[in-house]
Amino acid sequence: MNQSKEQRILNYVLQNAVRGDPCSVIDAIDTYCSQKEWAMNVGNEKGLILDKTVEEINPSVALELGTYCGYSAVRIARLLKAGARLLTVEFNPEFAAIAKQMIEFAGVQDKVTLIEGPSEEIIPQLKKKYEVDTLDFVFVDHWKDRYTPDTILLQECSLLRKGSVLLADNIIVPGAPEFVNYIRNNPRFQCTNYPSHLEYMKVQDAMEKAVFLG
Ligand SMILES: O=C(NC/C=C/[C@H]1OC[C@H](O)[C@@H]1O)c1cc([N+](=O)[O-])cc(O)c1O
Ligand SMILES: [Mg+2]
Repeated sequence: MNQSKEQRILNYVLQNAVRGDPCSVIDAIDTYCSQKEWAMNVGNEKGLILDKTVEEINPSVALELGTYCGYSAVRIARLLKAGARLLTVEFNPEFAAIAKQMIEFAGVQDKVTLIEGPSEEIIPQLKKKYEVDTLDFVFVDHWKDRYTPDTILLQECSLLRKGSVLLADNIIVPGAPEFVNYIRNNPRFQCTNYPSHLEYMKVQDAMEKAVFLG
């Protein structure tokens, strides 16, 4: 059976990046996806916004919704301090299998817990099953129609505390208009928009940062 695009991306990383070097993994994925096959990694331009946000917060516990191939999981994990951890949720088993190998090759597996399943099932398990108290940072990059319900679910599960930061990808393309409306009109969040471009394309996109006010 012929390979998936995600398997081809992983193969390219295994052949062109350096085991244990997260930056080389990030660069290899960006090289492949800008030169050979487009893929929905957050990419290097929006990736820099992600980096700055993570460095500013310096989270002890971070959550990612939508692992895909593990590009942003590696990006986030490489910046985490000793003892800090990232939980990343992926619904698609094929993508999860690729991401697991990507995370291990990058050498950040000790900081990352990859959880396979639907976010609406995983989020309510985070406190008891994954020993989370509250989340310092959440990168929202999964199905765009899940941004709002999962943000509500995070609040209902008391996973956000005063100062918790959400960063959402794809505010323009593919777009998350319902989420933008929800979060910008919600007095419990302080929002900031970061204009950027769709990964590997000359197309406008943006990220939205939302700080939970408690
Ligand atoms: O659908 C997108 N993301 C949804 C990802 C969904 C992932 O989480 C659940 C699903 O199994 C998949 O692995 C997306 C789409 C585009 N796009 O340009 O089409 C660009 C992006 O940055 C995106 O995150
Ligand atoms: Mg995205």
